Amino acid sequence: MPMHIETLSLISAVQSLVLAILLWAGTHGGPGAARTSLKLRAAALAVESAGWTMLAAQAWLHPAQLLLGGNALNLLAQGMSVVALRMLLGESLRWRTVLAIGVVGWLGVAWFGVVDPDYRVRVMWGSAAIMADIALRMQALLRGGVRQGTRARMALVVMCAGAALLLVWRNGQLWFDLNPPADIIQPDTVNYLYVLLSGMQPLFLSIGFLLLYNETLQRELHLLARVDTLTGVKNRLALTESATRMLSQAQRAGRSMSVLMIDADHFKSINDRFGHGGGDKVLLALVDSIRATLRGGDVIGRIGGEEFVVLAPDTNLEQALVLAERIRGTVETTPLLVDGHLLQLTVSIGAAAAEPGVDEVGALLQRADAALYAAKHAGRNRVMAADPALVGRRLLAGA
Ligand SMILES: Nc1nc2c(ncn2[C@@H]2O[C@H](COP(=O)(O)OP(=O)(O)OP(=O)(O)O)[C@@H](O)[C@H]2O)c(=O)[nH]1
Repeated sequence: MPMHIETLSLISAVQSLVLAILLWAGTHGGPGAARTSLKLRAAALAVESAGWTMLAAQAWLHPAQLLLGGNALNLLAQGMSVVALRMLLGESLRWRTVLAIGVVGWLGVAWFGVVDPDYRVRVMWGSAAIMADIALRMQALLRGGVRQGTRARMALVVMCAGAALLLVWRNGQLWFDLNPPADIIQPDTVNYLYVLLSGMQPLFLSIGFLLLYNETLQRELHLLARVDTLTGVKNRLALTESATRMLSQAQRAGRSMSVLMIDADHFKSINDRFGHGGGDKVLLALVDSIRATLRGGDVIGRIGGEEFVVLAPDTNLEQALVLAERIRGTVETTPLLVDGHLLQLTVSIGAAAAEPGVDEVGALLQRADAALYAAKHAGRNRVMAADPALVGRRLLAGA
């Protein structure tokens, strides 16, 4: 099949440049690190495009210029792509490793290209540097194990493996073919195929990168939709999901679980006195106090203005009442400093335990809410239980 290295290179140069522009244009919105990674990937494509342009313009360049400049651009683009991918995956960037790979790779290529020319060793040296970059990508992609990999991650793993195989194939051809090409610009089937296939890589890798970017945005969105923006704890949606999961686990295992509904007392007067900003600070301090009393598996969420819920797995009503009392006591004895004024906050808490095989989340939360209402009605700063046998039992009321 008749082909020209220059034509193939020119197509790759244009393709990489167009991809770079498209990716750059797509960097609006999205969380900071993901957006930066996309910009870096776009910049890497622009550098890669410049490398292909040099190969396409070989007729106008001195061979040493092509060799040193082309390889510098290629290694730089590879390194930038590695950092961009690792950034998107939230892995350590390994800037120094990537830089070292690029410098050592380029020095070797320069040595075996200009000082002591040996084409096969030069190609092997450059390929080893690119292999090291591929290994850094693979390591980031496979972090957490194959089973936890998303589809986009797996697609990129396959593409990286393909790129590695292409390098192995090219080096194999150079070392074991009886009549290997003596340079990349020489018209030869190995060169044609290598330039053709490696010219397609930016397209495939960019598609994989965009799929991963999309997955990252979706994950961020999923998390954002489940976090209370003021306090950082779970919001109502996330709390309901956690409660549903926890309850079904408890029912499967025949274990108990409890819910505490916690409401700050007279919060309106705090807002009236310190303004909404001061009230917000009090809510943050309240979350800290509640958190400080919880165990590892307990979950806290905010379901309303000054209303919080704690989900306690493996906890029966008696234990839930002890936990609730601990929270009430901690809040009461932790003075808060708001705008230079010391403030004593109290909370009322309603506790309910799941009845194995009977309860569903809505009913459980309703019972805890009714107990909270009873605690408010009884004078605030106290804990009340929802269980009929225990309703009215007041534990160590601090009021
Ligand atoms: N600072 C702040 N205030 C909020 C927020 N959400 C709701 N609030 C306020 O919380 C107050 C709740 O008032 P109420 O429902 O009357 O309850 P309370 O004053 O705590 O009285 P009791 O619950 O009966 O003890 C209102 O003033 C709301 O404006 C918020 O995100 N930040």
